[in-house]
Amino acid sequence: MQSAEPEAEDSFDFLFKIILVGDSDVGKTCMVQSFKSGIFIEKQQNTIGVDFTVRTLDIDGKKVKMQVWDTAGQERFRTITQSYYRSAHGAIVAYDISRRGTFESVSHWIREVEQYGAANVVVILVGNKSDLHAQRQVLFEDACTLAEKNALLAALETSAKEAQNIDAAFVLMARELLARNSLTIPDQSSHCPSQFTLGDGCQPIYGAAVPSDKKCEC
Ligand SMILES: Nc1nc2c(ncn2[C@@H]2O[C@H](COP(=O)(O)OP(=O)(O)OP(=O)(O)O)[C@@H](O)[C@H]2O)c(=O)[nH]1
Repeated sequence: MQSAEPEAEDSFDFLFKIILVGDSDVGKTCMVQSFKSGIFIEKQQNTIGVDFTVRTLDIDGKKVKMQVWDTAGQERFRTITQSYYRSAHGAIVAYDISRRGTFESVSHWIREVEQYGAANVVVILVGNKSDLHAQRQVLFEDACTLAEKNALLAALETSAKEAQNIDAAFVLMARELLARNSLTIPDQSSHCPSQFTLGDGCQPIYGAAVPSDKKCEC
């Protein structure tokens, strides 16, 4: 479990904190590993508390540092993980397309984000393990409906195993946060402060460019 803030690294224009939540074993840690290194590592242990990973993306010439907080899905860590919601600019709510129960938990996770997170946190719904075609228990259409009902930014399906759509999810999040941030901080050339705050009154921007046929433009 990581208790301290990650150390600053290199220069960047924007820093966004993203929290990854969802039931245990939906593949959150594998998604983060895939985002960080592009490889799939069969994980043996469940996450204890919270771990973080950092990767800097180049978005339209801007260095956007994504600080990703991977939370434990197990109930017994709930109190610890709740304390990490507040500072997150974005949240990825993940479920496993091959386990219906994990999708039924999504409403719970959205409520957690609403209750413990910042007012304007950007939320994306991600159905992981899209490679498990034969075991599918959740239709993508159902995920889109749920995302729309809850005014989420988007719904996507990913496979950490096949590195499918993982980067797309984070790039979509980065673009949205960048767009909102651009509305509130005119001078983007400055070093981004870690206390960046989302502007009030910004509307979700749907339909940002994502190289995938598995994105729902709600
Ligand atoms: N087929 C397939 N298996 C995956 C995928 N992503 C993760 N897994 C497997 O799912 C299991 C759980 O993955 P984790 O990343 O540990 O899940 P988690 O959500 O971080 O679990 P907690 O730490 O308990 O919250 C592991 O056996 C992974 O190998 C995927 O995209 N496809």
